[in-house]
Amino acid sequence: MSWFERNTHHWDDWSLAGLVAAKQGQRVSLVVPARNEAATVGDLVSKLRTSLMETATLVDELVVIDSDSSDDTAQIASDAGAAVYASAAIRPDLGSYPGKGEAMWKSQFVTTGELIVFMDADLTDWDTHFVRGLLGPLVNNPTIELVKGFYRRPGEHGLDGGRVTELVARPLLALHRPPLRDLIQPLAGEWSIRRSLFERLQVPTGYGVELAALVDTLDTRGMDAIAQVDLGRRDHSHQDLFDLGLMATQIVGMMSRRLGTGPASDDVGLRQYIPSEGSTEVVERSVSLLERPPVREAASGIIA
Ligand SMILES: O=c1ccn([C@@H]2O[C@H](COP(=O)(O)OP(=O)(O)O[C@H]3O[C@H](CO)[C@@H](O)[C@H](O)[C@H]3O)[C@@H](O)[C@H]2O)c(=O)[nH]1
Ligand SMILES: O=C(O)[C@H](O)COP(=O)(O)O
Repeated sequence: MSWFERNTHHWDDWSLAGLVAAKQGQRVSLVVPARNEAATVGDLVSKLRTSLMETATLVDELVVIDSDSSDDTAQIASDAGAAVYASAAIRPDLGSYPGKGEAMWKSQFVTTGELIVFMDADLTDWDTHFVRGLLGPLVNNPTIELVKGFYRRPGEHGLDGGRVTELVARPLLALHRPPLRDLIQPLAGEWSIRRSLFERLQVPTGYGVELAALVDTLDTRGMDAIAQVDLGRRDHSHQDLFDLGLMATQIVGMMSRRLGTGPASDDVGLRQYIPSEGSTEVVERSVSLLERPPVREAASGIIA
């Protein structure tokens, strides 16, 4: 049987009651990194809280890491019932950097679960069964250490990924880590991991975090430590192409470093061009490739 056949599941493979019973003795931390997600974070938190902490007891703590938001994300998430921490205020002795990966890395200092589930805060089409699906393999199979969600996108897209997935992530995996081509949505923000693994991983502070976790898990634990789960339908808010250029640069930079060909500097100058009347505007944007060390090392004093 191939990896794909052995390790690809559907969220409905596990009943909620069965999962709650099977996870006895293990704590689950649900972590939502959020930057300016006032429009969606309240609904997300309250639905997750009601169905997975109050009606059922699958999740032990629901934590929103506020990633330098300038809107009411933190207040709304807190009113909806999440424990909210400002990323910059967690372990200030370790410094603070912008980015989603930074928020996820910092979450390790304020959560207690042996099992950590990540979800994006900008979901517009989703359901609470995502968490059940992402926990199924971790709770029931001790060899699985990281579980990646995959989903269908509504509309014309179907099983394709987003723009960065199709044009950057899949080509990089085809070239440099072919076993990971079996992952249907390698950039999905919905995934879960054992703390015992996450605390051993180096974490890019930006959008390289998802692909780095997959690559480093493959390299250190092998493909059989990874599973993927069909979560059904999912949609999210979309960034414009110019901003996805920053994400793509961080992902390519993360992979280059793992190939030993990355730039020495953590800061890359991405140049983009905007046509304006009679001329072309040159926009130079600084993109950070900074990575945090494994939390096990950071906790013992070796910091980025
Ligand atoms: O500096 C940031 C930027 C984003 N986010 C949050 O991270 C999540 C996903 O960010 P988003 O900008 O919506 O990413 P996408 O464009 O949706 O990118 C996809 O691809 C990325 C790269 O793999 C993943 O990190 C995302 O989870 C995945 O949805 C959202 O909750 C954001 O609020 C932060 O916490 N801090
Ligand atoms: O996942 C991706 O590839 C990027 O987040 C872009 O997604 P989108 O094309 O759906 O906006």
